Amino acid sequence: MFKEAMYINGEWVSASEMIDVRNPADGTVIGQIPFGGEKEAQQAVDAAWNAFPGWSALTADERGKLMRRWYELIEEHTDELAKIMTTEQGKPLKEAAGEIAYANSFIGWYAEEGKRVYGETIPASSPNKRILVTKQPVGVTAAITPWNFPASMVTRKAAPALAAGCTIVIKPSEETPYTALKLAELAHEAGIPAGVINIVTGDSSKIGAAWQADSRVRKLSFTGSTAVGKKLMEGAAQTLKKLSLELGGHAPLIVTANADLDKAAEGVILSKFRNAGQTCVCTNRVYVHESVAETLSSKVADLAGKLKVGSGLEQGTEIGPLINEKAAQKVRRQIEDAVQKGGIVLTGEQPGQEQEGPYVRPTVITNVHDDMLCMNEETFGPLTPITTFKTVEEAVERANDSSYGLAAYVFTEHLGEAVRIAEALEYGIVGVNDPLPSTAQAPFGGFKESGLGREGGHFGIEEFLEIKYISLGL
Ligand SMILES: NC(=O)c1ccc[n+]([C@@H]2O[C@H](COP(=O)([O-])OP(=O)(O)OC[C@H]3O[C@@H](n4cnc5c(N)ncnc54)[C@H](O)[C@@H]3O)[C@@H](O)[C@H]2O)c1
Ligand SMILES: O=C[C@H](O)CS(=O)(=O)O
Repeated sequence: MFKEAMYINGEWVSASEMIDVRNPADGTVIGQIPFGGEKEAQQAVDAAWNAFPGWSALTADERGKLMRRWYELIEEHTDELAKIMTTEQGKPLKEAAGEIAYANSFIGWYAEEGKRVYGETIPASSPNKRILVTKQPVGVTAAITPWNFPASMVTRKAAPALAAGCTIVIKPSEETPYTALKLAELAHEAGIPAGVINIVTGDSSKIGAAWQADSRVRKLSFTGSTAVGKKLMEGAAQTLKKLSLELGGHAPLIVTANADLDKAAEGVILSKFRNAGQTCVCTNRVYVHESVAETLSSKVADLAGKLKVGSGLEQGTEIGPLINEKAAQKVRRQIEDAVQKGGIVLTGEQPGQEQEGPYVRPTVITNVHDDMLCMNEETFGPLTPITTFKTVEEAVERANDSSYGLAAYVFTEHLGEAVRIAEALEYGIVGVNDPLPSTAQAPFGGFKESGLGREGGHFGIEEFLEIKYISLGL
């Protein structure tokens, strides 16, 4: 089931050292991957460099056809890909299959979008000149991706890159390499030429450093924590690479007095507990108007308490294990801190109670205050802190008081209030009565320290293009 090799220049390559990959559900070793480093990183760039002229010389239509075939093979192998993902990442099988479809939607979207990379002509100020503006692929690109979405974080970069005519070297997370390797296997089967896509596994620092220093790599696209993103931004400056950074989040969710409370409670559950709370756009903080706080909180606690916790491979599981014990302990530390500061646990884990390793029960805490860890630090787990507000202005001010600016949510049935709040929130993505805004045709990305650039939609392909203007002297 697991490809235990790197994919470089159309070949499956090993390394002298191998490292274990574990199943988060029980900590067992499910396989190994090569512990590649600088040499393999270099070989991958060599392959991408040599493949670039041929790939970029194809028409967008020819590239689109190969991408379409890749899309069809991924669709045919959804069950196998989902099983691989759940085994290495832990999310419930149903969610894994959903992610495969989401990941594939980027390939489907960009297989077509590549044909719409339009230029323009500009009226020249001189009668003897003509100005043509064209766009061309940046060249060899590098992508470094996280463990929480092992498929979609890869295709959200590879799809626009390939459609634009770029080639790509990818380093998936060492926690979840097998999904990316399977995607590469299917790309190979689809006929995408050797060197166009390359997957290197292993020493993230050495591989990252090699790609940052290599002037042939013209673009670095990273998804992961803000801390690592800042390091990579520094490194990319060595050769002034184009940069896309999709980083951490700390999403506020505002429920006004005009909200439909059933819709809002359902929205909290969907936005908070997807992937056991391990998404960059998960609700991290709930702000509810004081007049409806008690009703909203009990609805959320009631729904959260019914969520089934277990192994992602078990039928009916809704909340899988967190990626590892360390991640679970971080969530438990936030729960403990909140309770010590007066928080009230309505459902879920009480400090001091029996803990179940990486399985954290969906937890809802009220009587929350802004000085608690969970209101300031990305949780990345199934914890919902609920705090109250008196005025919408206060809620927006507190929601914006963060170094993050990725996603935010507002629930209200009052249109004017919805528009005013959405416009005032300093976030790149705002869900108005919509807890699941992410989609291939829209620009995904954040303000402030949540990142640079956008992925998805026509914005996403621009990140892999250079603009050239040709001045014709007549
Ligand atoms: N904005 C988004 O779209 C988005 C999506 C998913 C996850 N995230 C963020 O990612 C974080 C969780 O994912 P994670 O734990 O994998 O993040 P991480 O930053 O620890 O790791 C992300 C990737 O970077 C690699 N990496 C780590 N240190 C590196 C270095 N020095 N040089 C090169 N590569 C290095 C890792 O091996 C992994 O492949 C959270 O903060 C989450 O918010 C953001
Ligand atoms: O964790 C980050 C992902 O980008 C979340 S989503 O699946 O794109 O919403």
